[in-house]
Amino acid sequence: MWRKLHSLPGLLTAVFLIVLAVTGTILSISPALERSGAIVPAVGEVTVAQLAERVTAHYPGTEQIKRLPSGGVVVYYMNDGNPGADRVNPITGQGIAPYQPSAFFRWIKDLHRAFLMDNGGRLIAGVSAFLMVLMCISGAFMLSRRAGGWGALLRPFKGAGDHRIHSELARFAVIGLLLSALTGSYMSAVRFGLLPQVVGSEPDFPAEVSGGTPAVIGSLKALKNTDLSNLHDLVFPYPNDPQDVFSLSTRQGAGFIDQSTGEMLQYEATPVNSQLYDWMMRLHTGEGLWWLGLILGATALTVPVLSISGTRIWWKRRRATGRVLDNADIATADTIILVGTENNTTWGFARDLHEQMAAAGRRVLSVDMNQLADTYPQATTLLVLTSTYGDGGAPTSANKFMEKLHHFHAPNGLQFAVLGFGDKQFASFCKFAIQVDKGLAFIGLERLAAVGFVDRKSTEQFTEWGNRIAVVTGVPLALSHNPVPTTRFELALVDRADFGVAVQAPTSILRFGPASGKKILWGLFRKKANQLPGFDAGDLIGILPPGGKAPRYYSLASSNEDGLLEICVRKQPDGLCSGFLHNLTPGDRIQGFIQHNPNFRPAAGHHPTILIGAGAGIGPLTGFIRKNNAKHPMYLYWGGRNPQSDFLYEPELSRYLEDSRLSGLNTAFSRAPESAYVQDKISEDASNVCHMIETGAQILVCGGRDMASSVKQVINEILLPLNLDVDTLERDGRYLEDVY
Ligand SMILES: Cc1cc2nc3c(=O)[nH]c(=O)nc-3n(C[C@H](O)[C@H](O)[C@H](O)COP(=O)(O)O)c2cc1C
Repeated sequence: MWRKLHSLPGLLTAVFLIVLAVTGTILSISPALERSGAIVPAVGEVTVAQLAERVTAHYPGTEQIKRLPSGGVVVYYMNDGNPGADRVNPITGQGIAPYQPSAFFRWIKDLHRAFLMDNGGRLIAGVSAFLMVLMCISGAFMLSRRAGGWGALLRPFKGAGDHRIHSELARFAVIGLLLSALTGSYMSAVRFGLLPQVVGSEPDFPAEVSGGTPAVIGSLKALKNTDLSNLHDLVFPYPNDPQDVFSLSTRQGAGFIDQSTGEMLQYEATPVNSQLYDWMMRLHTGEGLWWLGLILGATALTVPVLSISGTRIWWKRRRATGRVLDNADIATADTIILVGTENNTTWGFARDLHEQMAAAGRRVLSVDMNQLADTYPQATTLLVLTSTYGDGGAPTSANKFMEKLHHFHAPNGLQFAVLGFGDKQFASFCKFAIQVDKGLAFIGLERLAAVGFVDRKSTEQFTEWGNRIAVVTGVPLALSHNPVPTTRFELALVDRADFGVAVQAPTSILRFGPASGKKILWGLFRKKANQLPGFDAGDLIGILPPGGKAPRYYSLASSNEDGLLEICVRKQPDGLCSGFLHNLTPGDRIQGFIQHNPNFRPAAGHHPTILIGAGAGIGPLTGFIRKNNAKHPMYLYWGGRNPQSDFLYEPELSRYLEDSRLSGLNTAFSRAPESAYVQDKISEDASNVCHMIETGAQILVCGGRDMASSVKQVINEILLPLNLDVDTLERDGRYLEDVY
């Protein structure tokens, strides 16, 4: 529901909102500009009587004195029959400069209020503001869901690309946007009569005036009792007309003043709804609250980016949904595929499964998990494919599933298998899939296979799970869904450095440059072949080996700014892709695509960074050190086999130690006389590691799964005296893993 309430208004009003936001930002500068040029006495420093006396001394033909919302004072006067308006110094009454409201800001204001139209434009602006209120509220609920609860809203967000940009900006801007949208909606509602109209507080002209000789203006009692900070304006009586009066308007009300006695003759207090309107106006425009205006202006600047990233997210979701067209109906289906998804990518995998099951003669019904029926009378197989979202929670299309399961009547003999889609960087990896697996077993269904897991949409793991299901169901499955982008770029090997052959761990550092000559990136914008796409150390390159169906991912050790794409690859026994890469010679070409991995990066700031890795895992860690031009404290713990054979990046690391990009290097070699693993070195250095963590260090681990789990164990032991653990660091974004 929140998503619909968010995306529909967003799509409908995107263009209008962008215009409102950009013009709003420009207008927000005006109060601050006005304020910067204004002389504003402190509250209680100058009365209106003093001001009027000083101003009339310099402007004998004064007709009106006005206090602007910025606090500046303007006098309107006649001089030799010519009207004029000047800004004045309220302390001396002297003129500062002629007053000329900006035509540019007036035009922008018209664009902001009514898109340069009349009532029709005002209506569009009002409706857009109201829809913005809905989007802010629904967006806040979605943000809390994404973070894993309201309490976690300030924690670092995971995820990448448009999602990340949209969430981070929204978190920063939501309160400001809500305030602007609410106040804007209120003013529109008043204008169109949906809320009580603001009635003017003009009192009636006094029936009786003393008509005596005008007193000195500075002695008039009612003016002496009014502080300048409350003044709106003071209109002077016609010269030489003793029956005329001063007309005074202040924040609190309006009245007429006898020019002879100085008495307030008629007074009308400002009605409450007018005061409310005044406040709403100030909150919306920042007039009189210039600092608020600037904050609101800055938050409004996020709207164009939010609109564009939001539209892209919506478009990607739509494209990813796809439709399974040949669904069997509930009454006859023998195979049910239930899909739990937040961003629809799991549907791509489900479609592959559906099509192969159907091709094998099964009557397949695939639906979202929330559409679980009360029963499926003919069903024998139930396959659940679900992602996990938030902090181990259910994705949107499955958030009612557990409740629905209570009312589910399973037909006799129904067997099930669950496949979880998740990301190992989250502490609760595939937690929801595990809950679903337990829930289905709890209501008495028989497990076809143990719950399976797919990390970061790995085609390989999907294929493996399919093979297991094929064995137990007897349906020939060759699942190969590959959510790989169709746009790839071509690279040519520039040079390579080979290590580790003598210790049975052949590992190569491969450096690629753009393959020159032809256009190779057929994206939204075509790029020339001699450009590398944008990437950073820690991102991944997906490479499709010849004859392979699924891409293999390698962590990048360089950024495009280095002019080369560098990876560190260990040759796996029978590894299709690693074998292919190890056989490359300079000039050979490969095709790849970048998968950004912005969660695996050293945090900005001065806290120490502890880099831990083994074998080829050193690649992205070296990339981080190479980029540490600010020379923040960075420590590397790394394990290899033998210093003579596979000490990867040795000369580079020595250089980084010398120029302080690297603060400390601790190596362990398992096939050397003093055999040790990286976790042993961390253990030996426990007091340093402990101290660094105490002072806010962040830990990044890259390498094989076994190494990562041993490292985790050791760090947990080190953390015991601090009453901390790796899970807590992980939640705070201070323990990151890139493991394979
Ligand atoms: C904001 C966010 C939160 C996530 N939370 C988890 C999580 O707690 N556990 C997990 O294993 N994966 C988590 N993931 C990873 C997704 O489950 C994974 O990318 C999955 O393939 C997405 O599938 P979908 O597009 O069908 O929803 C999260 C992803 C995002 C963007």
